[in-house]
Amino acid sequence: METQFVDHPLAAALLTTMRDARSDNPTFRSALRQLTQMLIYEAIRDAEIEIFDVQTPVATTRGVRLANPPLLVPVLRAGLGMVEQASSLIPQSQVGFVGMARDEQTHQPVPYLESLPHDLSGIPVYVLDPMLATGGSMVRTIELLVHRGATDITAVCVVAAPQGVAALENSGFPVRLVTAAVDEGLNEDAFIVPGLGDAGDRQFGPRWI
Ligand SMILES: O=P(O)(O)OC[C@H]1O[C@H](OP(=O)(O)OP(=O)(O)O)[C@H](O)[C@@H]1O
Ligand SMILES: O=c1cc[nH]c(=O)[nH]1
Ligand SMILES: [Mg+2]
Repeated sequence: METQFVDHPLAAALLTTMRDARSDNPTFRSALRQLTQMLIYEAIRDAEIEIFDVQTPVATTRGVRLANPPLLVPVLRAGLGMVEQASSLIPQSQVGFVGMARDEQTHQPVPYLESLPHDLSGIPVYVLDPMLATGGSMVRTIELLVHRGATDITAVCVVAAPQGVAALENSGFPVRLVTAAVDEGLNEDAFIVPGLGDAGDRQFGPRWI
């Protein structure tokens, strides 16, 4: 599986703000929004383009647009903090939603929302979720997408654990990963170490289900 690191001093500084336990909810959300811009910018670098003529005030020249605008899929809740920036960078994109809550005892993902187009064949899909820990939530989300015909899937994350990267690799699904960091591992609660804590809680407060 292809893994692309966004290795840039500005991305590292934003990730540091997100890791810092002293960052409050608005500070965390703002750093996530800005970092998402960098992740998406890199993730879309090799996207297919279409050439067309554009008329400047002076002459006709070569214009460029995305040949195949993607579907963005934030994984609720934490991925919600990434979707606004991603869709403003790619205004032609559409958005689908998946809701997934990890059971705190078993660490297994529990899907609670699936709002996606029926047919995803031929559509590049960008799954937005800041955390790839055990990988269970991402693999489950990708299963839903593949079931609808998706064959070109990019997982866009902020922090990944090696276990999550391995789970994506071993899934055999057509996915590549774009991330700002791969951390040391997981603790006994399956939290990423050093990580940044619970990315949903750090944006929105405690989860109620
Ligand atoms: O790789 P995994 O071990 O599956 O863990 C990662 C998942 O955990 C977090 O969501 P969480 O279940 O905490 O829900 P939330 O976004 O509502 O807080 C995170 O946003 C991922 O979806
Ligand atoms: O470290 C982790 C692991 C799962 N979910 C999170 O939000 N953080
Ligand atoms: Mg959470």
